[in-house]
Amino acid sequence: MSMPFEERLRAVARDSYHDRHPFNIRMHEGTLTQEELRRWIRNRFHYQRHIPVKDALIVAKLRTPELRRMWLRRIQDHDGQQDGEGGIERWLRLGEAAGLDRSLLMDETGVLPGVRLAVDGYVNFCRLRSPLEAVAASLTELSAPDIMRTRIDAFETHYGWIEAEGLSYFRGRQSQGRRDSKEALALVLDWARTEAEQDQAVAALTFKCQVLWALLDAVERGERP
Ligand SMILES: O=C(O)c1cc(C(=O)O)c2c(n1)C(=O)C(=O)c1cc(C(=O)O)[nH]c1-2
Repeated sequence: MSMPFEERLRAVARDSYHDRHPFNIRMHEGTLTQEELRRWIRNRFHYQRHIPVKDALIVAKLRTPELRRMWLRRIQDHDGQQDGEGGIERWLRLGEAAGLDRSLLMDETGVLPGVRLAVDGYVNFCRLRSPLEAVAASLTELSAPDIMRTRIDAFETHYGWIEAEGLSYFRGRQSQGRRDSKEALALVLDWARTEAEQDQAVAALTFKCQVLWALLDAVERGERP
């Protein structure tokens, strides 16, 4: 008998997640150089700043006030309600805690080519595909709270040169990621009724895992023209 739909989604989010990428394995075991960790923080900022952009594209596809209200909260989590708040601001502070000026992170010209393509790929996927596929792609967040915990431990243990308050983004994402993935999973289970729809949702989540993987491939190589 084939695996039930929810288990298929959970298996992809577990087995294809970027916690298994060699760069993350090295991050977690504490062997990244300062230059490598700074390269990751700087390039991952490009992903972070596009999360609310792709979420706005998803909001535009939702047909009821309840659904839009639910999804709008994600944009607020990242952008804050005012200056000085929100996930993007916290990531800028992570950069500062690691010795990177925020103007360096804000400057998109420094982004590695493969990182730019991976992030564009994700934003365009959410722009072009069905609401089911766009929401299913967010289900990598089923695994995100675990990687946040691992990362906080690794930073505290191995990368003491990064000031502790810089980790507040990761701390906040643990509960946000749990809530977001629970909400998104309920929508996907409700919307994907036919076998074809379920296959589309699994393929969307697989694609998203590949986005995160490709982003780290580019950061690991670190080469640019
Ligand atoms: O640092 C990470 O490993 C990681 C992974 C993911 C993810 O699994 O997609 C997200 C985040 N962080 C994150 O911070 C975040 O806000 C986020 C939003 C989404 C999404 O697809 O909607 N994924 C993630």
